[in-house]
Amino acid sequence: MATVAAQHEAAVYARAGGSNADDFIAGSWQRCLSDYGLDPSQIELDVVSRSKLSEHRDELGEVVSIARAEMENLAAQISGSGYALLLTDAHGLILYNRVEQALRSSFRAAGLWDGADWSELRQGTNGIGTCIVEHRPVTVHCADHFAARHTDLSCSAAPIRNPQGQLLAVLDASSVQCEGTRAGQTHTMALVSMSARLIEKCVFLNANREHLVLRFHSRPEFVSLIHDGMMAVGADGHIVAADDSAACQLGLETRQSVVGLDIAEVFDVDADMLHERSTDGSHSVWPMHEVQRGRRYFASVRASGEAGRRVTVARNDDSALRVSAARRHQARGFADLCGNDPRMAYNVRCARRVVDRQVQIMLRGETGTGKELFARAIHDVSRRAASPFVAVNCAAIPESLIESELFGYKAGAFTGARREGMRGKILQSSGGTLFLDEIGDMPTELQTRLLRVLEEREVVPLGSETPITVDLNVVSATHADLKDMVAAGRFREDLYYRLNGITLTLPPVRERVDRQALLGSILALEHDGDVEARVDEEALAALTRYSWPGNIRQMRNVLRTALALCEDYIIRAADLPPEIVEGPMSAEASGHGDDAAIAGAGDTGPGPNPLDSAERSAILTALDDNRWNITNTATRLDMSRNTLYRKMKKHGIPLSGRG
Ligand SMILES: Nc1ncnc2c1ncn2[C@@H]1O[C@H](COP(=O)(O)OP(=O)(O)OP(=O)(O)O)[C@@H](O)[C@H]1O
Repeated sequence: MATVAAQHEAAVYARAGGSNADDFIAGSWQRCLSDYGLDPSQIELDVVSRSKLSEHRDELGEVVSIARAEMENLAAQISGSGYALLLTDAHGLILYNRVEQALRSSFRAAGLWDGADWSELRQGTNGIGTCIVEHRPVTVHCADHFAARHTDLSCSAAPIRNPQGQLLAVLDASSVQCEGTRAGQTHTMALVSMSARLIEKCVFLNANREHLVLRFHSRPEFVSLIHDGMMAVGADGHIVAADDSAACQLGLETRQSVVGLDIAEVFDVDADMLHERSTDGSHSVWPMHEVQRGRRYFASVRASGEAGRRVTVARNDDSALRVSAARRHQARGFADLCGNDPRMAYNVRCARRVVDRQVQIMLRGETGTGKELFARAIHDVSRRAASPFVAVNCAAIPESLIESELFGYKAGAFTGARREGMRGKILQSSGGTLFLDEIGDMPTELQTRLLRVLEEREVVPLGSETPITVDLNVVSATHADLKDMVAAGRFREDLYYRLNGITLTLPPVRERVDRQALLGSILALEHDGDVEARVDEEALAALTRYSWPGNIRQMRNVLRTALALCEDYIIRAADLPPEIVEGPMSAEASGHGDDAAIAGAGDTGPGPNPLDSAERSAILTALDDNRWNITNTATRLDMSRNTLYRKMKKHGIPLSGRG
């Protein structure tokens, strides 16, 4: 064994010395020797703790669940071949393995196991680590490995990239028995690369669920398959992201070269046409032409907000609400936020229309109605999505610190200041979105400074005299009536109008008609198990009729506790606090409209009066369609204004949905 290791070592030194650009293995050995100072006979395994491992998994979020699903498919194709499938993060840390039961101990002994660090820096030349450095699919076969201890392995790895082309993760197929030649691994490499591309496609679609996604290919039968080009297009027609296949189809060097262009500059289509196609329900493929050279392509378009929602909420015989396994994901984007509540749908529509048009959005709503999440969704659909979203809660920071938090300070600006100074939140958000929560709590003198920054687009950190240019976009939020505060002289009128291009009012949960969808969305956020989670009929009835004074935040806390308490991931009434099971019904749920009406005709049994529910829904939809104009809504519903007012009162609908 010692001789084999010594021979390997000698081979490493010889080949590394003569490395040329075509020999990526020699190039990697050279790095191992000169850059990382590694010794081929002294490589140790490096494994992180379980808690660190779960932090790394959390960082990749839904990419892990998408990849796991695809790894199951791939495992079925290569079963019995002796290969393990591994998913690592962008640094080479193994997050998840898919190994046949009988082979588990040999893979574990080889270090191909969850938590092990396979970066080139730690393990020398290897499939995973070298794929990360090369940023392309590679096979590292047997004696290609730098470390003598790894020369029994054969690894084929391919990168998984995000919609901007940056490395997110690596998919690898490894064997612990060295057989055949590197060329013999071509088949494995092809399968791994194909799976990595499929995962990238899903990641792209999910990351762009708020945008239209145009898929195209020069052959109609290839549209919506693995080799088609994908472009995400914002509501205003600008290209937000493109994948490598799109660049390749168009003969471009990089995918980034089309990002930011209007889709009409690339193809003979425009945003309106795409919207129309995306909603005509036919999902058809149609011809279009590239503008510059007139080349013909075939395309289809996916509507924004469609697909990508992997959480399924469904009624069935034995359970009222179910959330499929291992689908925890952060609620992001409008599709996750609004269910089918007409006032939320109105808010989403308005936000989509004004985003990127320099209209400042002010969100109103009781505490816990989801204002921050809504602000984040606005950011995520905007052209600023790739830049930071920075949230500042003016009520949570002591008054004396708001100024330095927001505007930053120069080194040594005041006693206790950090030596290196601090970039304030305004500068941190430059190019992205600054979310000012509880703006009503901002001290008056800072209101004046903020107004100046908004007007002049420059910020002067504390202790400095040099203004710094900022690209500022503010979304603000308040639970207070700022108009009253303006009238009382506690909020500057000019700042109020500067921030309030449009006010969107988020309804409290007790007035929302999509409570069941909301419960499903929260459950999906909170549930992290490998099995399906369910809420039974009785618990669901209690959860939907409760008046939720603490809104979504309270709902989330109750479900989190219930999930921890319940048996077999089934939430029953006994898992809920008594005030929810026995508590007073909300006005809506006590017979004036509720999700049950939306849940479908199959929904029988005790519950709200379906006629009342239908009437309330019809009124809300008509109000929404008529922008809450009472005269037009009454005309549309063929009733007098007085009758409409009376019915709105009866159903607990406020006079203005817009605040
Ligand atoms: N549609 C949703 N689905 C799941 N969870 C949600 C949804 N909307 C909000 N939440 C959750 O509810 C909680 C409260 O939301 P958020 O902080 O956005 O509310 P807020 O109105 O900004 O509250 P506050 O006024 O107290 O700052 C958060 O934990 C958030 O993740």
